[in-house]
Amino acid sequence: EEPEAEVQVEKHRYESDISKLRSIVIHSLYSQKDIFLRELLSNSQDALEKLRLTSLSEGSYINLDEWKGNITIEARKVGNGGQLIVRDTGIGMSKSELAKNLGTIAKSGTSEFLNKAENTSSTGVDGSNLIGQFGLGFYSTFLVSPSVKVSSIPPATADNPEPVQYTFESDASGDEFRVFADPRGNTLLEQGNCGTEVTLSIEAGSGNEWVLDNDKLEELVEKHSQFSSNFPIYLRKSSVDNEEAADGEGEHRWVKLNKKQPLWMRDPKSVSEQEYKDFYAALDPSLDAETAGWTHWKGDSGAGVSYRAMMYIPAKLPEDFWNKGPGVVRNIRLMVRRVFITDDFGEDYLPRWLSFLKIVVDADDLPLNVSRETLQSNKFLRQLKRILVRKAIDMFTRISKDEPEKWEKIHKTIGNAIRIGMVESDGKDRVKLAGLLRFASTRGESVSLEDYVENRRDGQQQIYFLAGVGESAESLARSPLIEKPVARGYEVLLLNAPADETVMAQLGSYRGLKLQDVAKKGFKYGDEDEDAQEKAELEMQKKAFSPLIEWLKKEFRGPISDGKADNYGWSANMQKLMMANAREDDPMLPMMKQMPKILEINPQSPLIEGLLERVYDLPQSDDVYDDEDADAAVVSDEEKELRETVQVLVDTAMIRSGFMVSDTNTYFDRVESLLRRTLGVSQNAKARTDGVKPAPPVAQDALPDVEEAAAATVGLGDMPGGVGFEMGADRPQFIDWQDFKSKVATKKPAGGQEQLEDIVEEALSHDEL
Ligand SMILES: Nc1ncnc2c1ncn2[C@@H]1O[C@H](COP(=O)(O)OP(=O)(O)OP(=O)(O)O)[C@@H](O)[C@H]1O
Repeated sequence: EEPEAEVQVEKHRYESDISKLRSIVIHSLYSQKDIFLRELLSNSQDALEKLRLTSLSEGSYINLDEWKGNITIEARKVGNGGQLIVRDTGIGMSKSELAKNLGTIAKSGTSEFLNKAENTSSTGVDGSNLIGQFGLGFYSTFLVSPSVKVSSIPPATADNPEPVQYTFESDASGDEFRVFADPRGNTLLEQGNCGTEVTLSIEAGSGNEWVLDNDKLEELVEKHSQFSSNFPIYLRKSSVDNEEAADGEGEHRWVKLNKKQPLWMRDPKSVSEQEYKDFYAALDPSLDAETAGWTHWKGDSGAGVSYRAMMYIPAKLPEDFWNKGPGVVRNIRLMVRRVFITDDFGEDYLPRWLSFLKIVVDADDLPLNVSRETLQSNKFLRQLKRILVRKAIDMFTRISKDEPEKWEKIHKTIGNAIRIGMVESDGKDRVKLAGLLRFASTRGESVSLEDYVENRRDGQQQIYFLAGVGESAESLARSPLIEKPVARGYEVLLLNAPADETVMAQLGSYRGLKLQDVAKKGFKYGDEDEDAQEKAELEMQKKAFSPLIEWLKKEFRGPISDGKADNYGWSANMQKLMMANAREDDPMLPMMKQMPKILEINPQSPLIEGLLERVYDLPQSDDVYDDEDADAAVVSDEEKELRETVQVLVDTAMIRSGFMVSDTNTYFDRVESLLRRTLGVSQNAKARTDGVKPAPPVAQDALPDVEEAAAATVGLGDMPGGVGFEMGADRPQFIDWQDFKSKVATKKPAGGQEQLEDIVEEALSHDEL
């Protein structure tokens, strides 16, 4: 309404900067109009808090016992338009404060902001982030309202014993604002000692009518100051159900919107398990949201900011967790004194491997205008980053110790994330994370390094493991590579996640025990020297088996030994990883396939005993071919058969040890020939081809042209999972972490390949091949 004639209206010109700012705000926040309510509520919260604090510290202003600090929201519909009124009983503003606080910008760095903002369109910088940095909250009301009025009255003080209510009025366009004594009088004193009332006019047909919808208002309050309760927020609801035009008159009631006490503000001891679960459901929008564990604490950062925080582990990782490319992860809700500030911390605030956590942080003192860009410059937020990582690891550790069964379940979900965490962490964190991992072993299904170390044998200085990507623990347990240590009663970890071998290599040792791949050089039981008897036995066996070994050496011309003699750098597991990542024309490929391997003979195996016998039984060449030219190429049938059998045996041993045979076709031919012999079928008999129906003649009809056909096909790049090798869909736990990391870190799908090539080169330069 127009001020009455006798009211003296002061007209002010906005500084030119302000006009510019207003229009920048309006343009860059166009898609986020609803933030205006957050800004108004946060201004009101501040005003209430300010009044409370000054009254406390100065003992004047108001009597806090009688004071009702609150915020009210009222939508007055007139036809299809109307007014939205937000009132608070906070500290209010005097006439000069209205003009100064709302009409000028006292902030430093305004011109810097303007420069940046003016280049926004050309640089593509997101203007809304810029605004967050400079606290231009009040102007966001112009996003929904062409004309805004702010009436306010400060508390009575010695300087101003009889305050008067003034009104500030401004249009969204135009470069002036008006300040005048409120013609209605000191209406705000009806509710308290002081306060502020912001009135937005909402025009019918403007597209902003939703601002007057009570349901929408409720939803927005819930969203922006979820569970907030340090001051109650009331919404005016009509008692009449079908309210057409409620112009402030008539039956109504005030409904409190933020009923719930914020959970994180409470003493953890007073919060029930159900309450924690319910709160999680409010944090996680997915339908079947469930949490697997949480932590809740209160802390002081070194920067002097105290805060409260809650951190949840979800029961499930989001479907796309491992496939998601780089991007902002909105898993931390930052609040300042119960008011939601942001959940946009940019791409790498928390390490990505922890991005499944859901976190709430409420700080008691932070600029309200934190944005992604200012995160790094705020000391508290820099410290918080480190605190959150530490708290997460502490939480995992506590659950793993106190509730081992629960941890076992959680580990199934986040075990791979922890592995990546180990690769990306250093020192202490890495060791702590290592302690959280659970492995299958020859002794149990879920063994920690701690368990392993406790079960070590006298003199044992190593933690033994066998790695085989994607293989089941059962099949690893049958590997000939671990027959002996297992027979002796040593425990061997059976690692089958792709990252395991790398993780172990990086970790090096755990509690002083070296992590030892049983397939590699350096393997020791730790009691070798004491056992002279065993040594003697070994010598005897060597002698007894020497005919077999000699024969094998002659036949295979490869490194055959009767004990682990040396190491050639690659375990079967590594070979497999390499093959999976190699391109077909990779010059490394044939080399990798032919990488020398050690054939270890177990003299206890009945197969080996049988072999030895057959070698003894072989007709000596002298006996058979003693006449004429003793042609070495002429070989007895027995020897040919034995050769074939041994070839199959060796290849099978390779496969069982996790290697690939260098030539699968030959391998299968040999197996077939073995089968034929067993079944008594001729080696030369061919599969019959008669009676096969021949293919029809060459087709003559036309096909769609290439472009047409392409339009109907999905491109490879559109396929979920993109590039790299994908493990079976039924085993989502086995991610290709190299590929994952390269996708995430470099956006370069081929990065994993390059890294692997580096590893190969390095390995080659160390091992004398
Ligand atoms: N409801 C209110 N009661 C008392 N003072 C207010 C109220 N709303 C705004 N003000 C005053 O007006 C100033 C400007 O408000 P504005 O929202 O534009 O910026 P800000 O609140 O300082 O920053 P930000 O909104 O980014 O937190 C405030 O600093 C405050 O002094």
